[in-house]
Amino acid sequence: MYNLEDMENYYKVNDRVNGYLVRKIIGEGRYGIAYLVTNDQNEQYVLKQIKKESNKETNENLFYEEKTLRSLDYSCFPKFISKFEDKYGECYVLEYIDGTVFEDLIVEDKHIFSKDEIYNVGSQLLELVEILQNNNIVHRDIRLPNVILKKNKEIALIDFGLARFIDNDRYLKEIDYWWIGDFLIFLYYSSYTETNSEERPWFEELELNIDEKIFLKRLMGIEERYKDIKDIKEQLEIIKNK
Ligand SMILES: Nc1ncnc2c1ncn2[C@@H]1O[C@H](COP(=O)(O)OP(=O)(O)OP(=O)(O)O)[C@@H](O)[C@H]1O
Repeated sequence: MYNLEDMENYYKVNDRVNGYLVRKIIGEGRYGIAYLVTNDQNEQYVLKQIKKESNKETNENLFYEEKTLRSLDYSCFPKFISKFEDKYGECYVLEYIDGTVFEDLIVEDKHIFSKDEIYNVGSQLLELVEILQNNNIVHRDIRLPNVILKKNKEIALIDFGLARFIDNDRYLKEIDYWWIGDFLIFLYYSSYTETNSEERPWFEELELNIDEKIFLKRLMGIEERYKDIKDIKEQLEIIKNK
């Protein structure tokens, strides 16, 4: 949290910042604050106001968020629009992606994902990760608050703070397969009701057919890991068509 001195550096609704009009605060991260803003054409953007005293790790994350997003030009990732200095520090402007994050779909809307919906989300996540891999990027944070369901039902991935360029020593592409598995398990849990107080692992609690169980276990690295994304996509197609 911020102390009172920092509070004075917040923007307020209706403030003008570098030609943008502040509409609302949409989040607070380690780096600072995110606002929804509009330009003169009433187009929406996300403005990230970076705390002055951010630490080394945060600075590294911001550096890679800018570098990776600037190298991508797809509707499923926010575009990095610009960066400027204001009187308090640095600000980043990103394309705003209109929709609902999966965390809100589950926690607020209490949406129960059907198997077909889960397969569809899985396919789309694989497509996004494939695009990232083709651009030599691993996201490393594919979680419910970082994936947006747009109105047209397409999904988009945000928050590239932990994204890095793939490097076989440190930043392996395979970690995103684990994240996809973890993400899908959360979607399966949306229809789960606890029947017994004894704790069991997800592969026993969830109603999964044998193919789904092996698929998720392989994504999670509990059984032999997939070699590449093509294998994963093929396996998901088999599950879908059964
Ligand atoms: N491009 C975007 N389009 C729409 N909403 C976004 C976009 N980027 C971020 N948001 C929303 O803004 C809020 C802040 O997001 P952001 O990723 O900047 O920080 P965070 O994830 O809360 O922080 P941290 O990265 O430190 O964990 C979140 O609610 C997120 O859903």
